[in-house]
Amino acid sequence: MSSGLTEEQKRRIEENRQKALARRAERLAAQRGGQVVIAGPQVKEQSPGSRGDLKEEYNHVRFITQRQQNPNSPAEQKSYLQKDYDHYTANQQMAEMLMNTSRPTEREGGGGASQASGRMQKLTNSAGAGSNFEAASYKKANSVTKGECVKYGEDRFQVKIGYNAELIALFKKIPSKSYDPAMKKWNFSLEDYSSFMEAANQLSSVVVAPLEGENTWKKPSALVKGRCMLISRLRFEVDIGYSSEVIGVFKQMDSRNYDMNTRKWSFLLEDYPKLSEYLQVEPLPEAVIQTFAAQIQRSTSQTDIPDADLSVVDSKIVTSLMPFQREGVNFAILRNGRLLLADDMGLGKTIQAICIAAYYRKEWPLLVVAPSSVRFTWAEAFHRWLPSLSPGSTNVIVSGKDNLTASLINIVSFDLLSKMDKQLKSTFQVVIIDESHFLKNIKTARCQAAMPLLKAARRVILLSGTPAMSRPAELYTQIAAVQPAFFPHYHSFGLRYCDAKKMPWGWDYSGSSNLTELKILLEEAIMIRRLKSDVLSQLPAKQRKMVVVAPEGISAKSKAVLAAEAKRMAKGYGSKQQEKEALLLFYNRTAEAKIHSVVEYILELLERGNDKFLVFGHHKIVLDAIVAELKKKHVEHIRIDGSTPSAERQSLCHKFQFSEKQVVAVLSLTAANMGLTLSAADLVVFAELFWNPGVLIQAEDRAHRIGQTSSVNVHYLVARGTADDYLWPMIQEKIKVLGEAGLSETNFSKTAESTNYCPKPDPKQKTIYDLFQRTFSENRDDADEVLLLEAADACSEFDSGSALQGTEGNTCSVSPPKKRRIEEFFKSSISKNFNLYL
Ligand SMILES: Nc1ncnc2c1ncn2[C@@H]1O[C@H](COP(=O)(O)OP(=O)(O)OP(=O)(O)O)[C@@H](O)[C@H]1O
Repeated sequence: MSSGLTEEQKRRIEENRQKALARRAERLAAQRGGQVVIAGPQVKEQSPGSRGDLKEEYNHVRFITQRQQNPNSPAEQKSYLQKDYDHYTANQQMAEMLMNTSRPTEREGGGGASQASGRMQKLTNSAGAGSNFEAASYKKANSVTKGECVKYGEDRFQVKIGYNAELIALFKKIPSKSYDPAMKKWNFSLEDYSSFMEAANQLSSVVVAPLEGENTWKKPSALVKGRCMLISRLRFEVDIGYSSEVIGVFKQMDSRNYDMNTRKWSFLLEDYPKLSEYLQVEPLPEAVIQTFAAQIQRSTSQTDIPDADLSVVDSKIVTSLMPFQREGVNFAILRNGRLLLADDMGLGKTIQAICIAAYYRKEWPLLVVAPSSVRFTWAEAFHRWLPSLSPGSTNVIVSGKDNLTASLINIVSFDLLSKMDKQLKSTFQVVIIDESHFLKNIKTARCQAAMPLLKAARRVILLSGTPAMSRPAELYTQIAAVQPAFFPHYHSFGLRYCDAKKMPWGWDYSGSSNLTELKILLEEAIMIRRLKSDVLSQLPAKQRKMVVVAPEGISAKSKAVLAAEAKRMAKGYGSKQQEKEALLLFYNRTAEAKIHSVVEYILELLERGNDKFLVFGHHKIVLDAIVAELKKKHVEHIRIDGSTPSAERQSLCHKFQFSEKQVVAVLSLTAANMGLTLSAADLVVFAELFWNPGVLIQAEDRAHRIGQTSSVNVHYLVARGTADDYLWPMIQEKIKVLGEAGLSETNFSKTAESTNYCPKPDPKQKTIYDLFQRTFSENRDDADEVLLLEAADACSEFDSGSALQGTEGNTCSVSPPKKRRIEEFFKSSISKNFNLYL
């Protein structure tokens, strides 16, 4: 019966019907996208009817897109392909969820059908697009049938495979098909081999290995852009535009894996040579290929780090290493002494570096480059951990005129290094760079001075808890120092990992890209990094460190004043009151002398990215100087001292605890050492010492208290030639006594690098030490202690140390009652018989 419609009308109606169906399929897919989740059980929850509808609708979509293409026009074919893909994008998530989790069937099927040539297209249109889509849509993950092509006679081939409906449908479309009833197998002419393989590659539920000796891989007909990236120690990923030919090849790789979330294919590294030859994509960088050569060549790669034989190193340091520190040393030795040791702050990078360097002792002299504030701490640490060193074996460079190779161990600051260009011609085989991120800017003088040294050295031990603070570009120099051959040119590193962009003014390397690969590369070949949380069980609750600040930080005038005070004290005083006054004055002068070094150290801590820390000081001038510097640098801070009203303290603590920004808490040792919770910090810095260790420990406990989840690092800043020379050993002695009596778990002697700090037993110093002992350590009761603290407070309120000599001429004044109390204290304390108080 005729419908009475013209052919053109029928065609339009059919076209509109198909379009409507396609839209409906899209709508449905979008609606159901939220309901259906990857594997079988959820799919089963749908009614059979709804499944059928969906299948049908998908088929219609595919059918339309296939019919619309004009195979004679390559341009149109391309735009059609794109349309086809775009059209599917809305449904993609849904479709992929419905399909085998590791196969991008929809993209393969749709695109493949439109890209294939004549004979091939016929096959995919019928088998690849229609029936396979239905079947695959409801397959469970892993239900892939595997088989292989084998020769059948001279000019035919056969497919050895189990039953698979999709494949049978495909077989039936092959023009040269023939069924061998004896073998119960289909066979085909070799003429149909490539079109069969191409069609079979598009089936989601089938993997067919090619004929032996037949290379079915041809380079993709069009250039497909993409790049290879490392995604683990064993696998790489190919990020590539869609191409059915490429996908066909991917599916032949045994190690293939398709990630449904990222929609990317990945393979074992051993497949890299084969795939990289075939694909015209950005390859893995040479550094990655070198580093993972074992995995690429399928030879076994080392996963466990072997225990190094440390019998050549002083047993003291070897036996002191914590297990994770020993691992760090092993890592370094496995990498021939070239590494970036990037452990979190306070995990003992110094002890590890010394042990690694000592392993290569035959290659010394050793050069240590460190921030100026910690040069002397390094010298102390060497003598502490390597008792076999003779006393003169460390040479701390203090001026550009010093000899850089004068001793076995030479320690220089970054800035002095850059001023010693003439001497830099002599090379060192073993170099330690402390805080190696100081070299992050290739243009700086310090970096330009250090890099040639590092490239020439056999062993390079870089130490930094924060190797890069904001972008991968900051890592370049450190990587180049450890492995100069990895990225000989900054630009190639920038392109790969810094998302380098060409700008009108030049290249911008401030971005980041391929960070997973960078991380794996660093961990495999360059860096070892442990966070405190990783090794917390091995750490003590508190890690104390004595930092010997640089003497240049103390002006010549201050040194002279301190020396004069020390001389006066050594001569002895007439009365006990005069002795005490002299000591408090000495203590006061020490504060003045240290200010510069203290501020420098705090700025270095900030530069290293320490977000929150506490700084304790006693004297007002010290606290003022720190706060002034923080203000200048626009660093958020709180200050709690004796003048802070009680009502305000809580809100200041709250600000410190909960602010997300970098905040420094500047605290008075005597006015803020109790009752405050500042556990958001895990670093406590003592700008000044105090004779009463109880005060120090209470101050430490502002951070080390309930709420603290980390090990607390404590840095005591001490300066030679000052009251610290006497206070430090005195504090240790007191703590030792308490520890022996079971009254304190704290043992400063064991936890801080102090062995060489104690003043030499010369008679003059002995007298002063005794004086300190008598004044600050002798028996006294609580009330006396409070008065002594008040006296010290009073001293701190003056810009010069004459608090007890009257207020005239001083900018700050002590209230008359307080002054009276202090004076009374000095008079009365002489005759008292003190009790032990700590
Ligand atoms: N195995 C150990 N035995 C005893 N003390 C140790 C050990 N490891 C580290 N320490 C002590 O812990 C403190 C912190 O160590 P160190 O200064 O080396 O840490 P770091 O990682 O270099 O920290 P930063 O990044 O702040 O420089 C030091 O006082 C050090 O002596």
